[in-house]
Amino acid sequence: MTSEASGGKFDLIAIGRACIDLNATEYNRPMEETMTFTKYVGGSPANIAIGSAKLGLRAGFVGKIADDQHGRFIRGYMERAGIDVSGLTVDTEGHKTGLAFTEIKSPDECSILMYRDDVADLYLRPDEVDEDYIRRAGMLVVSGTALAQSPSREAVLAAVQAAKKHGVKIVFELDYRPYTWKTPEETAVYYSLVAEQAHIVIGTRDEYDIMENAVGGANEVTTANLFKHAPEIVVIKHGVEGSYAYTREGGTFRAHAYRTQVLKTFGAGDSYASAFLYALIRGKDLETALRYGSASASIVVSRHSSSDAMPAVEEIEALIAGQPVPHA
Ligand SMILES: Nc1ncnc2c1ncn2[C@@H]1O[C@H](COP(=O)(O)OP(=O)(O)O)[C@@H](O)[C@H]1O
Ligand SMILES: O=C(O)C[C@@H](O)[C@H](O)C(=O)COP(=O)(O)O
Repeated sequence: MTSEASGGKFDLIAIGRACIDLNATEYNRPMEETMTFTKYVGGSPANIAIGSAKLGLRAGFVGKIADDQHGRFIRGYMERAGIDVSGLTVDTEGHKTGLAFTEIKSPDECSILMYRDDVADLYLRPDEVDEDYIRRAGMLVVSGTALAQSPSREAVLAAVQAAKKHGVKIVFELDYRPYTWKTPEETAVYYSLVAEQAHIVIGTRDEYDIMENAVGGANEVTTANLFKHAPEIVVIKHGVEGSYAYTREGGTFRAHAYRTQVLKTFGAGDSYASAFLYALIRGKDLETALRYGSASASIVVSRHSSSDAMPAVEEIEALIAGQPVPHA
């Protein structure tokens, strides 16, 4: 029985897009010459929900999918992954599923070609977010991209309000994608608005620069500003250089990246978030949680997808045990 059917609680509920990734099956080749792709469920918050469910968390999802074959594929995959999909709404206005074609030019030269015009996920409305559903979560994981357009923007803000009302911890994954946003100023306004209400904020250094509408920002300045508001933990990722977690009490923790055979660069952020949150939910300390995130990311960058590739707990723990001195 799902948590929904039993009326149970969720460890986390993610809100935002559930889409399709089409990952090049020909490696080290430019998109112009790539002829074959493999289909996976994609979209940062969907990937985080999938990664969390694979680690054994009780995960739910709130979003809108297209009323077509892709939408049904997404629902079926998420159900089989053990995610409660009762918060998924089906679009009735002919909007399409977002597509992401990925190019794997070399292990460190990857790009994503997005098809996101009029996508169903950005049409999620506030009245389609059920306060009673959100209140059953320990954490609400918000994707920044879902703030890019109305009515999805208002739907997310409604979910944030519901979470605050019921004492649900808000996790804000900045998940910045340049398309869909109109201006840097608008992005900065909405990113700051939600970051200031969140308990945990996770992003790359570049994404915090977007939030601040600045270039070359410093972690100390970012955290000092955020800690004037609701955040208790701020995670700032620096790619292969590793990542930092800062606490409101003044703690600073660092994790290095784990050595791996990199196949592609994307998928790191979503696997990092799911394993980091898993560790926190299981009561591990912040330093350990950073290691779980980093280990999970290093596993996913060595594999083909961002969703199906999410590791099991045993794989993460084996990597941490096997590489006590990570690189960088
Ligand atoms: N090439 C790599 N090898 C091993 N781990 C990596 C690599 N790139 C990123 N990671 C891990 O994934 C984490 C998130 O990566 P990052 O690139 O900062 O995020 P995003 O995918 O959101 O842009 C890093 O902190 C690091 O632990
Ligand atoms: O988020 C998307 O819409 C695309 C993802 O599914 C894709 O796999 C990806 O870009 C993951 O990126 P990450 O931020 O490096 O985890």
